Amino acid sequence: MALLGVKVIELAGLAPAPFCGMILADFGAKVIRVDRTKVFSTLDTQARGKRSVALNLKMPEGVALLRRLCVQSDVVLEPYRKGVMEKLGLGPSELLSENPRLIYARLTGYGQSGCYASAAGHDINYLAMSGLLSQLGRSGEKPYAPLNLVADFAGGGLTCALGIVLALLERTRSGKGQIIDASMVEGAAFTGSFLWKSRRLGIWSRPRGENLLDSGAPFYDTYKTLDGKYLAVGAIETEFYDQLLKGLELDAGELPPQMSFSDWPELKQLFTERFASKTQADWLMIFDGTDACVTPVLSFDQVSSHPHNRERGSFMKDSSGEEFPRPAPILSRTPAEPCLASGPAVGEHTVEVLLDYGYTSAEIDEMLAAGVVQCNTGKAKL
Ligand SMILES: CCCCCCCCCCCC[C@H](C)C(=O)SCCNC(=O)CCNC(=O)[C@H](O)C(C)(C)COP(=O)(O)OP(=O)(O)OC[C@H]1O[C@@H](n2cnc3c(N)ncnc32)[C@H](O)[C@@H]1OP(=O)(O)O
Repeated sequence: MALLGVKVIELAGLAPAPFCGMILADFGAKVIRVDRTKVFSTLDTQARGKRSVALNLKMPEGVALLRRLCVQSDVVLEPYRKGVMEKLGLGPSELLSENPRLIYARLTGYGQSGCYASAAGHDINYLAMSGLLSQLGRSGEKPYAPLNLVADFAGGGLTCALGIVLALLERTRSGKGQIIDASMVEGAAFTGSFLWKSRRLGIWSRPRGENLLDSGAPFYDTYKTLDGKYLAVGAIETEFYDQLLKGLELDAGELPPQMSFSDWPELKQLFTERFASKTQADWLMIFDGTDACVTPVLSFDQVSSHPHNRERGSFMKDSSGEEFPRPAPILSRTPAEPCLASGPAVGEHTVEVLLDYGYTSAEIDEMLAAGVVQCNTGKAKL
């Protein structure tokens, strides 16, 4: 796997940092999640392939232990509010002076500077601050956040993983680590570069929900079918739009031009009525093999059995039979190999990891007794 041999320390966080760690683990990195002690369950659902160490960072011995783990690692990933790591004596100046090759990734909402840097927030706040949220939503309705996909995951976890991989690549030349300041506001805005750069094309100049790709255009929206299911339509280019009209049995000559904004509401009404006249399966038969850009809106239960996804193996099953998306993209020689076992319990691997990092059994027993670390499986106890 591409990241084989890379050692990552991930301090336990909410959604974005665990996703970042999961990407690295899927592609071969050895990821250790550092959990708190006295916590017996975790909400982390993105922990496959990781090991967990439970460690009390409020004790000086816990801080010293984390420093020692970082000396022997390639990456530390921290998801706390600005200043938390410095307060613990675990800031970049300390850790990089002990390990100049360390990549110190800081994944926050607002970044390490600016007047919001210390403020609490979540995806919706970061998305709002990126400018993107103002563009999302249907006509006449308030802005709408598409789950927490854009800031937490695309702009946050994924962008941070890119930063880590870039820093690892650069380190092969310089031999040096560096600090990554991953702000979800900036990551989300960067993900939305197309919107920024295409504003001058005039495709975003109308109010929210009345533009080309924001559900304004009749040829770029979802439609309900006779059986209460949905279809997604994305027929932008003229030649594809023509095929859409053909499938809908509409005569282009009798309709307003495709790009006549003022006629879009009327056209949309017409498309809505047409799509409502047949079942989803009927429409899929009609559009099958064409370039009309019509696809079913699949539920989570349906995705893996759709012939296209099934042929590519786009979804996998873990050892408990639960489906999940295969890591993307596919590398031809060194593809990801996601772990199929469930994620670790808090502190499940404390002893195992500390032994790996050179602690003796006696030292580990001492730290367990003092509450510096905690081990939560009988079998992993010394
Ligand atoms: C009713 C509840 C239902 C819960 C259901 C939950 C379902 C999950 C759904 C996921 C939702 C995801 C949502 C939508 C998101 O957007 S997640 C993204 C959130 N934002 C970020 O991650 C940005 C960066 N992080 C932050 O801004 C902040 O961490 C935060 C998220 C606002 C949380 O703030 P807060 O809880 O005050 O924590 P922080 O200031 O970061 O400080 C952390 C404190 O914990 C301590 N700590 C850490 N590790 C250890 C350890 N191992 N041992 C002992 N202590 C530890 C740190 O030292 C720090 O302590 P202190 O400095 O406060 O004293």
